Amino acid sequence: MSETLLSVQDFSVVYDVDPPVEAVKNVSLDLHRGEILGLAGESGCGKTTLAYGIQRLLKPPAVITSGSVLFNDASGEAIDVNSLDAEEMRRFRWDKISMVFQGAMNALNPVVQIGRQLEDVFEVHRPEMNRRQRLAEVKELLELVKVGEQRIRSYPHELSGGMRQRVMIAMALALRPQLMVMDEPTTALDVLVQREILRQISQLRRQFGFSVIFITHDLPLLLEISDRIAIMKDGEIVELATAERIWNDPRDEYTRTLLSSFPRLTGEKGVLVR
Ligand SMILES: Nc1ncnc2c1ncn2[C@@H]1O[C@H](COP(=O)(O)OP(=O)(O)OP(=O)(O)O)[C@@H](O)[C@H]1O
Repeated sequence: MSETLLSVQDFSVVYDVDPPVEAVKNVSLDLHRGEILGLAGESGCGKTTLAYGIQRLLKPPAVITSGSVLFNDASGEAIDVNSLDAEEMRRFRWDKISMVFQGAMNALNPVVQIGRQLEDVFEVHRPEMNRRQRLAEVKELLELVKVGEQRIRSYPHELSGGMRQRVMIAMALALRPQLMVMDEPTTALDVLVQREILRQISQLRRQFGFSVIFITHDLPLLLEISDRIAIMKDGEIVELATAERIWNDPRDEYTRTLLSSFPRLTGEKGVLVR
């Protein structure tokens, strides 16, 4: 099995507005199987556009102007993401890649029990499963993300923000994807809850072997959770290295500027959750 899960080559995205915005410029990167890759950079540098673009989730006026995305499936098949038709792409997105959006916890349906919402994922994407199998999976998922199966009949408003975000992570985990893309998944939560959830994500990816692309402008947080970090500036990746290297020996001028803009990095480094 290839050690590279996802290979992005020369990827560019332009927002076709007046004047056009070159949001992502000739980005190339390899994502290793099982790694957490942090994508850092200040607001507007193109993180979200890149992450959405490689899953072809962008809508007009966004135009992908160059690049290829190759997904080395666990089955051994190499999937050229650009060649998938709409239906294949829909399936690919659920089966191989899942996404946790910023503020996703507010995307839960307020009038449907969380267990039911998780069950729906299996009903739609695993129609061969019967009710008993679905319920067993849902309970296991709720245990895995430490919500607890006893909450299966809870409504979203009965849970804290952190718990709701864990439910969203359970949903993203449901079909056992090989890649999870997380866009500021914990930004709205308080620091302790955030840390607990990060610890959990790190542990789950060890258990299941999926890779994570973790997007945030919070570089200190990325230093704690990521194996490698890509620093983006104005649509380009200016530096990509292990978290240790970025922290101890940043080579790019902009990386140094970014590091120095976080006062909490100038003191003691937090406990690594990896
Ligand atoms: N629909 C759009 N139309 C025009 N320009 C856009 C559109 N969406 C994003 N952009 C521009 O593309 C650039 C990259 O935006 P993007 O949202 O990818 O950055 P980001 O790093 O994810 O920022 P943030 O951390 O604030 O989410 C920015 O200059 C932004 O203004």
